[in-house]
Amino acid sequence: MKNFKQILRYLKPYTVFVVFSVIFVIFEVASNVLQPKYMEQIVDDGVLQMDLDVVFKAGVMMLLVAVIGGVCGYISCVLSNIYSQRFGNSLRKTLFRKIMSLSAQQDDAYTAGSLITRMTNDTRVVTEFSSVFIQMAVKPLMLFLLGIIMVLTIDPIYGIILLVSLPVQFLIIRFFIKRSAPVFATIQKKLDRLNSFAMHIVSNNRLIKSYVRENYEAGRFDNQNRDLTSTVMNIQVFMAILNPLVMLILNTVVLAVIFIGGFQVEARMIRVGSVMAAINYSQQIMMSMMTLGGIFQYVARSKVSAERLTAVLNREPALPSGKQMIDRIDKLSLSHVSFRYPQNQDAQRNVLEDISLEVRGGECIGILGTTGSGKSTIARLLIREYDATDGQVTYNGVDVKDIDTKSLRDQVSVVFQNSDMFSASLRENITKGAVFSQEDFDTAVRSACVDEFADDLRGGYDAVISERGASLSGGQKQRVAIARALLRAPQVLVFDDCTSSLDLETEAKVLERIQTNYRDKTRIFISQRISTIMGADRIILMDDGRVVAFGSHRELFDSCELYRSIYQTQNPEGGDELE
Ligand SMILES: Nc1ncnc2c1ncn2[C@@H]1O[C@H](COP(=O)(O)OP(=O)(O)OP(=O)(O)O)[C@@H](O)[C@H]1O
Repeated sequence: MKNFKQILRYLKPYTVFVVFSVIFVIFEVASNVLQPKYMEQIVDDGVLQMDLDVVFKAGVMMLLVAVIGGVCGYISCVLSNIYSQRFGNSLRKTLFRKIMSLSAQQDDAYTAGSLITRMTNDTRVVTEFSSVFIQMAVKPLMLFLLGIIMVLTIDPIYGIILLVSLPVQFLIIRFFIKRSAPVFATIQKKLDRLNSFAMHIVSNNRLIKSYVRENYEAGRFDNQNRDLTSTVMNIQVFMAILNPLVMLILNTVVLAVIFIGGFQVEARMIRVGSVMAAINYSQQIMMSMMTLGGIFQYVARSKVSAERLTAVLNREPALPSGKQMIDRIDKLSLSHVSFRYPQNQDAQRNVLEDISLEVRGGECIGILGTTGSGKSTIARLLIREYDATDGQVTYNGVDVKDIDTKSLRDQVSVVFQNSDMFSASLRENITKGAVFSQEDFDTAVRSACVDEFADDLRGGYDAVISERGASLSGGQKQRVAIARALLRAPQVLVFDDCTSSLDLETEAKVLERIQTNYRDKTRIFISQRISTIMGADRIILMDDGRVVAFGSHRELFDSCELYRSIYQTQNPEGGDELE
């Protein structure tokens, strides 16, 4: 219930709409309750007394009240739709911002499919609940209570019939709700799983096709889809029994009222119109109870959704941003940094072990190491995607945890090996978020050699890049990502294996241009290829999460056996000598 209350707080700004929606529904209920009374009058004082004047006047009044009730019902519905849509809008917006604010570490805890299901399906469920609440809870509750009062005013004997039938109806509805509530939670989970799976398949469509796994994946999808469908169907089949059961009780009640009413009419204890009114009110009462039962289904479903929404909304940022702003970086350092990924806390070894490193502003550093040695992890710690498990990452001597995250990422850019593209034009893909002049733009695209292929695209820089950069080659995507980072002109540029898909000639050109055009920036090149990093002022050689050696290309070649052997492997011709 706590989760429910928290979600309903987003409804607060629309209280006026809620209040007016309730007021109009009160008028609608009043109209519904008055109508059997007019009917009673028409039958008893009009038809039975052969007084057409009464029939006409009461008929007109009945019609008028029905029209007013209908209009009020309509306005109430419109108002509840307005507030529920606005409520849904604000909930989705807040959730989206929250998801955006989660760190990489927290992202790992939820699949993309699960987050999307929460943002779409779960918000829809609670939004719908807020909209139907008045129609399915407030209105039937009032009809129920007023109906009972009206029946009792006609003749308390009918109260006895309700006294027997209502608890039976209540117990049946409760039984159905109790059985169905856990199934709704299961359905939500299965939907989550199916969404995640579908997203995974759609985004890896090419890979699946290239390995001719379409049928296999379609089979897996079918299994999950069938599982979801059968769960939904089973519960619907089960719930379908509820309606006829309630109708059975309802008709029994009507029969009982007719039966007792018949005797009373014969004994001249009551008039026919009153019996008809009692039948009407009994139907109203029973139907209201049924509708109230329906709202409990909504409550059960919304409770599950509210829990799933608050689970994300209440996630405090695992890495709360610091406050200190930075606009210059004169020194960055890692001091005795060890790290293991949060989801691998029980792993035997750290991914990084006791790394210490100091880089001055404007320096060029190369990080060389075998695959899985922890090079990219260093890059991730530099932009604070994760916090070091032990030790400290500092900029200008300030702990990265104390620095404003946005300001940090404005000053430190990492280009990863597989950079994602936006579904936008080539120009937008490069300029995203940057403040730049035409000269900056030209320098960035020339340095990254984007200009070499941009003109060949249909539309040039205005050519639209398809989703995830599917219309570009791997090397082209890497060049766009490099240009994007260069244009933002941060103080520290980290190139994490992002020239791996370029041919050697283009790579050499890109490296040389970056070294020339961005020499005032701190540059960190990460690679497994010596050719990429050997122009750096200093090179760190990593193996198995540790720094094995540190020095210039010349120093490492002369003093480090491992470095020399990597060099010789990558330069089989003339590898014994340093070029
Ligand atoms: N998000 C993650 N969660 C858990 N473990 C991870 C994660 N990312 C990387 N690892 C593990 O951390 C270790 C170091 O990975 P990292 O990507 O830093 O290596 P790398 O030196 O950059 O490798 P490569 O040159 O192949 O890119 C690897 O054993 C990898 O399996």
